[in-house]
Amino acid sequence: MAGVPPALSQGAGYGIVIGLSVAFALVMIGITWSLKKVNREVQTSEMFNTAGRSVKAGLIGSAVVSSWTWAATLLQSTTVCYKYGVSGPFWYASGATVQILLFATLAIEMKRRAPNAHTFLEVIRARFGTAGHIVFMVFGLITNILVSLMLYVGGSAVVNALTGMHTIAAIFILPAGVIAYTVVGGLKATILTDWANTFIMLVIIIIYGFEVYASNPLLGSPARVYELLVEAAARHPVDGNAGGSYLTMRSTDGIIFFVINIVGNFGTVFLDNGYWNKAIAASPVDALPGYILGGLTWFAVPWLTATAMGLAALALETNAAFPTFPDRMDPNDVSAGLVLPYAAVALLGKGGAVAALIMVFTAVTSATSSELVAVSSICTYDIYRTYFKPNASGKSLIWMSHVAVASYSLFISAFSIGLWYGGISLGWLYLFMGVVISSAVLPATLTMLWKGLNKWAACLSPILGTCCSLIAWIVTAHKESGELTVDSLGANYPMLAGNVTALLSPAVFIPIFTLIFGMDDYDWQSMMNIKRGDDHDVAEAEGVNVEDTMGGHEETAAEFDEEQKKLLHASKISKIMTTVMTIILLVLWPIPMYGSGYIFSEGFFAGWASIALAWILISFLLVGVYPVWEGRVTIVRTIKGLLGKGDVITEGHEASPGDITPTEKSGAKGGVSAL
Ligand SMILES: NC(N)=O
Repeated sequence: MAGVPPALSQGAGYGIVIGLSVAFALVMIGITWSLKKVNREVQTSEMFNTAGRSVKAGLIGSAVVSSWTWAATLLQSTTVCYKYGVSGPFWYASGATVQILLFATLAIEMKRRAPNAHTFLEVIRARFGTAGHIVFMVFGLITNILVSLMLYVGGSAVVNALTGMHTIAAIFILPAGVIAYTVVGGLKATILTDWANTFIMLVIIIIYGFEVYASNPLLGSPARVYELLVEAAARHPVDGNAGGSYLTMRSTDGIIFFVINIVGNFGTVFLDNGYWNKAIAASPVDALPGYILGGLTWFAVPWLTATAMGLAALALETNAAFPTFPDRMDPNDVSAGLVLPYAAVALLGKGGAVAALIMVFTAVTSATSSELVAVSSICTYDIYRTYFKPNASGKSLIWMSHVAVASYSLFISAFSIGLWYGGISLGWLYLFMGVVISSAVLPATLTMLWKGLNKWAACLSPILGTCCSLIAWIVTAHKESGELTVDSLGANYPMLAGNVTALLSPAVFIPIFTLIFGMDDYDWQSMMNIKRGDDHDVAEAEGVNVEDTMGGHEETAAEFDEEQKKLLHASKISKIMTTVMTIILLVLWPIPMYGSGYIFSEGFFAGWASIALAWILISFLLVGVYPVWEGRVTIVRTIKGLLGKGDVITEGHEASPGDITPTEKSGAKGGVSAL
């Protein structure tokens, strides 16, 4: 970053970041208040942490897209495009989409087997007791911490590069508004802002895509981008790529990144309580379509962003408009995630910088909000209620959730400052995450899917796996470069060794522990026995019956049986559908292109870019526009109620048809929001 002047002034930076934070916080607090006033949504502990278990597919889809779109999704994908060419964005996108798709299966199993759970850790405890609970809680919290650090570190680096705002100031200011609306609105506010963030972010990505491939005077067509990429490869051919070209899927470093990416992302989906939270928040029939929608639409986010902005940076580096002209980018700036903002400045000047700032802001805030609620529900239910106050009232559970949100954010800000001083960048953290956490993926998955998993295998294989992965990572770094530094530990081969060992070592430990201690024969009953929170005090204080609050309704036996039937059906569909999609994205589409070493022709490249553009437009319709249509009845009713033209919902009021999620009787009784 040394010597590169920021595109915007510090004043503009503070104005945009603080202005957006205040605007988001006020709007979300206002929406929470309106839903409470018009729809009688009482903020019980169940509502704060599960959104009443009634959210529909479109909104779950946009929540998945939004919380899975980290700063890294936009910045690191663009980095790997800049380094490895067209393969980088594809490997990033496919290597992080399949986990969301496969997670749909786990989400259904969780809803089927533990319908009243608030967190995945509660489920682990129900099956394996305190030891398992503590082991997976540590892995879960490390996952949340790593993801949050990437958000704060990546986001603040971009704000600093574009505006000159001090990185430490950015680390504290970026999450401030999120804390406010998350504390007030809980998981539902998170899911609603997820939609708003997704909408804004997709619009900006679409603008960038069309600038690069259709309208910008410096590029403006696939043919021009292609020509400049051929020239770039002639100036600096890519080591390990077919013909040294940026226009091929055959890339040695690209495929190493692909493997690291797959492993790390299994950890960050399967162990992040945030994704289990959304599964819990979904109404039973909406979890599967919500996750499939989220996964498939998200694919276009890193793919198109990086295919446009990473390639634009390579094409424009020799143009005086590029911020580092006449030099290439400094490798530290590349690792910090600055390729995208620099490309945005080259393409659109100050306007590009503002758009990049807003886009990164939306990615950071929505994913941060999801992390805050995830950690807050662990602190509230898994630590406070489990080990300190088993009979905690709804009011004290909410108080604990608020304390957890604020203190966790302060902790992450302090930790991010330490990383900034230590020279640890977003790119480094991204490659590293799987080394630490991914050994818990297989045991966590089998907890939901295999009754034979015994307590020893579940509790010890993650710990032993992480010991092995750390050793593999450190030993490989030392062997490769003869020293242990941030750079040597951050290189591709040590990260590859650490990640692969983490994911696969439990496949050795679990059979060993099964041989030693025998197969378990779990009956799934203890998961089913998990209870909802007691919100009588909060409901009474608001003058409503707890049965009429969202998530407060006790299911009848008939309702339960009906729901189980639907979930079993969804479970079968999910297993087949997600496996097929995974094979397409990881094998059938990319591997023949890798194996053949094909270098894209100009026509093929134009087709590739067009498919990416079409995909993002479809994503916009599905997760940007469709959730509004899906929630139209509630939106209209809320607006009418606020204008004094409609009914304020009262107890016993029957909601209109289509207003409620199909299996939530509480919705019909209480006339609750279907958003
Ligand atoms: N969420 C990711 N891996 O971008």
